[in-house]
Amino acid sequence: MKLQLALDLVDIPGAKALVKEVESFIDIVEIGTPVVINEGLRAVKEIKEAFPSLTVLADLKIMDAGDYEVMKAAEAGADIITVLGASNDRTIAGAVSEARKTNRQIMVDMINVQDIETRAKEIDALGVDYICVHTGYDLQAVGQNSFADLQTIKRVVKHAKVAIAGGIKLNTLQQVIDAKPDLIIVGGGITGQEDRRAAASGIRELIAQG
Ligand SMILES: O=C([C@H](O)CO)[C@H](O)[C@H](O)COP(=O)(O)O
Repeated sequence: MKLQLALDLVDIPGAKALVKEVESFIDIVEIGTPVVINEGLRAVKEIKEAFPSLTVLADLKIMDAGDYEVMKAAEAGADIITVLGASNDRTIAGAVSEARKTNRQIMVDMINVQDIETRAKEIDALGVDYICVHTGYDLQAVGQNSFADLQTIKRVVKHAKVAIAGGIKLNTLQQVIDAKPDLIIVGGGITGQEDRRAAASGIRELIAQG
């Protein structure tokens, strides 16, 4: 089980400082959608250059032009790029095919997909690397989470790795771990804590205990 740190509400210097603090506890660093909106793919490039041994995920949430946008993210140094599950199969297939050219990986974000079971089966057949259930900020704000959706994709996804994101904190982590995803994505559960190193270390320890 791997741990991905999501960086959403920082600029490039802030991202570098944060990664430096928790680097030893994480496997993947995510350059979040708000960071890409504010800073562009330069944020991906600078983090990859500063932390070459970390896997860098560009959370582009691609909805169209999958091949072109994956190509640009790969040029910036992204190892994994996100595409939306709500996008057309052609977009996802184009993203996968482009990623294969440069040995990159595609994560499909199932945010706001209504029929998770049907769509996850379709997407799994397209050869993506990860399928991620995700409750975004707007639905976290009204108390939703993706714990039940994680059980669903664990049951139906046969090829891709499965991941979960959205509001995961130390006190809700155990029920996520119990479902045995391949990857757990944590943003505010680390970045929003007073002692970020302690939060990352605690999360890593719990994951290691399984
Ligand atoms: O993808 C995300 C969100 O849509 C904002 O871009 C976050 O990275 C993801 O939700 C993880 O962050 P937390 O919910 O703060 O754990």
